Amino acid sequence: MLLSWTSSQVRAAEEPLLAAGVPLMDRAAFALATQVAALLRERLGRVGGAHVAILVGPGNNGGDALFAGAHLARRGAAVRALTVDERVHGAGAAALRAAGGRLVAADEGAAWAADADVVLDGLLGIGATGGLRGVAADLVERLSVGVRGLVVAVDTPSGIGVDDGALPGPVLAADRTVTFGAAKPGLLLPPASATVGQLSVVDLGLDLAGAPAIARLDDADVAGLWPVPPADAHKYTRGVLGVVAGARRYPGAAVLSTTAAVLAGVGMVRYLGDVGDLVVARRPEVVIGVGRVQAWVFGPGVSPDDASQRRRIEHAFEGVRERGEAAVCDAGALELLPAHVGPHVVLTPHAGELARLLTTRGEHVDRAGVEAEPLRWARRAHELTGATVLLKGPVTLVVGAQSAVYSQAEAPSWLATAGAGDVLAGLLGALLAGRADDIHEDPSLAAALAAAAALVHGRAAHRANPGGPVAARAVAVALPETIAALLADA
Ligand SMILES: NC(=O)C1=CN([C@@H]2O[C@H](COP(=O)(O)OP(=O)(O)OC[C@H]3O[C@@H](n4cnc5c(N)ncnc54)[C@H](O)[C@@H]3O)[C@@H](O)[C@H]2O)[C@@H](O)CC1
Ligand SMILES: [K+]
Repeated sequence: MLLSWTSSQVRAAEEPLLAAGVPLMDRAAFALATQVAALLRERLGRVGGAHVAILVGPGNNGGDALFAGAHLARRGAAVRALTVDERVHGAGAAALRAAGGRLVAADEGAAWAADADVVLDGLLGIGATGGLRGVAADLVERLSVGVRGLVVAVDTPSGIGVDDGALPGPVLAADRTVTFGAAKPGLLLPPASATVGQLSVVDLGLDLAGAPAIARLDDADVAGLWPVPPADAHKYTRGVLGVVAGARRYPGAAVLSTTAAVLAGVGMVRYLGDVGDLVVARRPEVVIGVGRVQAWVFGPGVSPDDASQRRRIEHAFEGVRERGEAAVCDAGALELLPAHVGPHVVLTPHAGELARLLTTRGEHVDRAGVEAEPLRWARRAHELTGATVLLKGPVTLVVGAQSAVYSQAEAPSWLATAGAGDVLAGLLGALLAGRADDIHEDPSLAAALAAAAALVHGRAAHRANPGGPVAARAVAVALPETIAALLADA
């Protein structure tokens, strides 16, 4: 699991080490230079003679970049540091000069930087307040038009909202971000996370206190969350999932959500709706009609003005309230959500649906507003409804009980396709049904399960057709092998 910590948590953890004279900047700069040298060797076959441009801001972030530049210059790279402020880290600048590097003004070095093999972005790190301004902003805007080489961000892409993932000004999108001590929330949160590239965390030996801000599950975490059946399992102990989905107009959603649930390994699926014949024709494992369930999926392909599906969902919500059955509330069912539920109910809106849900509860926000501040609005929806909220997007955010926040970024962009959400709903429903007893004891578990479902969904899309288009049905079909591979690797 990748954990992230806010800039003040990181600073607090650095303090005692700095007071004890631990050379944190040396460690950070050395690790950064080592990674950049490896990238250069990969791309050019050598470090000597490579052109390295360093964008240097006024603080310690610039200091890290300058010391790293000095290491690279000593290995024979041609290093130029572009300064944007009269304040420059003094010892870092002296080290770079002593190693044969040059400091130049930003406008003088910009063309050289655009053509360099690597650009190190050391304008701002965790000391950033607001977006880049002045000369630094002009330089980044100029380079954002296109640089020939790789961009490596030092600690963070400069000018992102380090703690909230905002993009308050121009940011040079990185191919790689080398972050120090711990990941920061803004590196995992949209929209800033789109500027991070590949993330690597340099261990500085910090003793981080307090709860981490945001987590990202790794493949290895899935096995600990997945309801792997014990030897004496039978279909009822493995969990029964009720699915209220689809309509004559949208029959595919019922097929996709039930298919995903069956293939994710639930004990049994009961389907409630008007297209049972089609569902059984496509998935003969599915049982039609009411009966005892441990968890529900409501909403794929359901329009709230469909009176019979509406009645079924409202009735099923009684079981959710009275017996504590877990539930996935998706698409059309979001409009039927009772005023307040618990975290054992997982909402799965995309940004537009979340904006609608919030608007009906008195918040004035539209789709673009949610996309600009997804964590803020997912949190607000959790506060207002009591539900666990899984907000779909290029990066999926989950906000649950006990301040749990997960950010999952496995989904290839090809997964943005009709029906993919129905598959996610069925897959997550299977997980909730399989771990219903545990959710009953600890409803905060629903957030980790929702994050695991997002991870598996993304991995299944990749497995269905690496690097190319995927149909939602193919994602569902890839689930058994995807899950087996994740369980085997753990
Ligand atoms: N504290 C430490 O011990 C360590 C710090 N490290 C590095 O130090 C960085 C933090 O250094 P600082 O605290 O000096 O902060 P930064 O280097 O991130 O920048 C702060 C400076 O930038 C200016 N500034 C802030 N917002 C601006 C904006 N929007 N536009 C233009 N200028 C702006 C401020 O006047 C301030 O002087 C970390 O990100 C990391 O790279 C690492 O060396 C590891 C150890
Ligand atoms: K930076």
